[in-house]
Amino acid sequence: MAGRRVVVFPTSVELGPVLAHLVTSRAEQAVNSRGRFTLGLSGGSLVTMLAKELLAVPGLDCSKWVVGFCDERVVPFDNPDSTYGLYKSHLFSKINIPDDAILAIDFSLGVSECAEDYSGKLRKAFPDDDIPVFDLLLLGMGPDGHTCSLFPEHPLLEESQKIVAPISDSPKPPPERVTMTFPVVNAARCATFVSTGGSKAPVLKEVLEGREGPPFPAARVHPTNGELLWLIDEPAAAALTMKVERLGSGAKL
Ligand SMILES: O=C1O[C@H](COP(=O)(O)O)[C@@H](O)[C@H](O)[C@H]1O
Repeated sequence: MAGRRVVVFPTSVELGPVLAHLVTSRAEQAVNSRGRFTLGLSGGSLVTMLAKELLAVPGLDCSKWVVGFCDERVVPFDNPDSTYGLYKSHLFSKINIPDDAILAIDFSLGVSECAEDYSGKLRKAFPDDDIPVFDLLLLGMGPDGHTCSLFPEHPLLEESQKIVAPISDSPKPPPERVTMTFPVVNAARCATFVSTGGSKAPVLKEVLEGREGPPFPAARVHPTNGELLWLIDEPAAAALTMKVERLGSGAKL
């Protein structure tokens, strides 16, 4: 594990451009060393922030990107809950990423088959890896401490064989989802959480500073050979007593 950085920005306004710079600089490094950039996206509040910030990057070139989803809701792409659907309208339709470089689920399948099918797509995209190694995973965390669709006290937290798992009892709607499992999350070269807003403050304290009892799912993200970054704003950081880095919009990570 290369260590954890917890970086606090005054608001999401300062955080946004730093996130965009992180993505584009990691993309450039990855393309220069391996010929492509593999990015895993989460849904929720990340979608609109990321889309807005990336679209503001002059000359953004996504022609060598391969994009997967850290988790996805098993609903049609035109359903407002579809993470792919949101990224398609806010981002993919506006950048030069080839359609076949977006590893989307097949929502027409049942949830178990959908997870197997998506797992197959990841394996095909990462033929040289026993466990797919993404250059960058962008993760969110819910106020209950979940990340991807890995929820507190759910048996999927212990999944060690599958790289993608189905879940049909998600406590957060919609109930049917597919999710990367911890083996994939913790194989990434860099896992970056983006967490903003005061609703995240109580759980963020327990995730970053520890708690009695089992760790929250978000606290179980520790890439084995990669970096772990937490990009948060002051409202989310309000309860922290640990030492953090405080940076502004011009920072480069
Ligand atoms: O349901 C989900 O929630 C998490 C957290 O979302 P947020 O809106 O609280 O930031 C998200 O990371 C995940 O991809 C999504 O499916």
